[in-house]
Amino acid sequence: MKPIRIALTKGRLEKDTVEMFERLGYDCTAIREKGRRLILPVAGTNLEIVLAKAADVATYVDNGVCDIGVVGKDTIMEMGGTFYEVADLGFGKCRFALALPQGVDFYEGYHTRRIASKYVNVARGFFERKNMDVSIVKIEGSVELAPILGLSDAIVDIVETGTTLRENGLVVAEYICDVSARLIVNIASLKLRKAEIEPLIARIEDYLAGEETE
Ligand SMILES: Nc1ncnc2c1ncn2[C@@H]1O[C@H](COP(=O)(O)OP(=O)(O)OP(=O)(O)O)[C@@H](O)[C@H]1O
Ligand SMILES: O=P(O)(O)OC[C@H]1O[C@H](OP(=O)(O)OP(=O)(O)O)[C@H](O)[C@@H]1O
Repeated sequence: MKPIRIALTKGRLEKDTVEMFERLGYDCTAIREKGRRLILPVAGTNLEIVLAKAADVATYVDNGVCDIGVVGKDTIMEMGGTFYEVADLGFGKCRFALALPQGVDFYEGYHTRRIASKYVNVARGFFERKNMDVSIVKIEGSVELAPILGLSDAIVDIVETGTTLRENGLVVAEYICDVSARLIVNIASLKLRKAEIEPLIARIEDYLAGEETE
């Protein structure tokens, strides 16, 4: 029988995701000792872990080459995609915010604001809801640089501790929404492999409910 493929986001979410699967009772030795391997078995199960970048996790689950994924709500909001979002996993917590140099009033004056972001769709949606015409410029990382260097008036980015903003002279003008890791499931997989996937989701939900009452 074809394994159930679970795509995990490499990087910041990886440690918490592996810890969650270990607490669920899965043997994650292969993932912990992965070296440069990107597809790892979970011993004693029919599960296979795929390690991918956030946006690719969403793409693989959307296309059905992975059945399940763990990915940030930020990526889901930015990329869209057609899959079920079945659980908030409670880790990878941060927020989307509009931020700008300290002492600047974002709303003063009438010029079209320039916004830098890695999340151009999230930024566009935020300003559309405000009926504000802005110009958005895509930046790939260290977005905080853009207003400092004079490329933009403000940024839309993830804020967790606020350290990156603070150490670069920026402040939050407005929080946009909360972000955390989500469990996503391919629509066809949930239908076709219901007997295998539903118990796994139930196990994760029980674990999350237990965590809440701890
Ligand atoms: N500061 C943060 N605090 C908490 N969660 C974060 C933070 N930054 C990112 N995340 C979450 O972790 C996910 C993965 O982020 P990570 O920085 O590892 O990869 P990335 O955003 O693809 O960037 P990179 O190009 O550096 O790999 C993000 O999509 C988001 O959900
Ligand atoms: O509020 P903080 O705790 O400081 O975290 C926020 C920072 O974390 C993320 O960056 P990341 O480290 O992923 O690097 P990037 O800017 O290259 O995406 C985000 O883009 C912020 O820069």
